[in-house]
Amino acid sequence: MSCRVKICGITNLEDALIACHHGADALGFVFYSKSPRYISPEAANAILDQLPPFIVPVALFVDAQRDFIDSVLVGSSRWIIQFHGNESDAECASYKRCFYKALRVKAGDDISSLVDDYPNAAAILLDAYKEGVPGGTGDVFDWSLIPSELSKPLVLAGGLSPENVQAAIERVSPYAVDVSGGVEQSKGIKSKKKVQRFIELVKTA
Ligand SMILES: O=C(O)c1ccccc1N[C@@H]1O[C@H](COP(=O)(O)O)[C@@H](O)[C@H]1O
Repeated sequence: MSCRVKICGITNLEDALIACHHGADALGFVFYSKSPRYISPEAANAILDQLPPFIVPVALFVDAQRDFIDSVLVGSSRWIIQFHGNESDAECASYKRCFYKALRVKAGDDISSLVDDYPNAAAILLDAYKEGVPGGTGDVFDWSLIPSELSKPLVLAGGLSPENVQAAIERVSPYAVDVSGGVEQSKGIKSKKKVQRFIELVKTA
């Protein structure tokens, strides 16, 4: 089965529709105010209303307040959630939406046991650990730390780009890949060519 692809850090309708046109399976919207890719709940829900069917919109939060998360989710039943902070499994599950949990990998981590802390997650996303930055760093982590068998579908993230995504898929065989900075022309704005190339490479890997 071919690997799915999520294009994350969507900040405008044009980028969203280009990613869909080229075959993205999911689009990520960053509701973390310190990110250069932050988008307001109102703007994101307005984009979501114009997305074609069969595209999954993903709301990304980093240790956000419940009221804020609710203010996003109320906009559409289509949202699924990527928790990218220190949220517990119980907290993630309490929204009663499909969710997956991002884990930031560093040397020495026992990834299988970290995954076991999230029994309610539909999948696990693995990203690079960088002190003081919760994500979107553009850093690649050591893929050899990923166990060959995981109890959840794996979303691979962290510094992916058209240059390395096929090698990543060959090495890790993830359920899906997730890219943000690697397909940008500037912070928060996607490069049409890189988005198209990235998705082509994923779908032909
Ligand atoms: O994209 C962001 O700005 C961001 C901010 C805070 C948490 C996560 C964020 N993005 C996610 O980070 C990974 C890796 O991104 P990159 O491809 O290395 O730029 C990915 O899951 C994004 O969804």
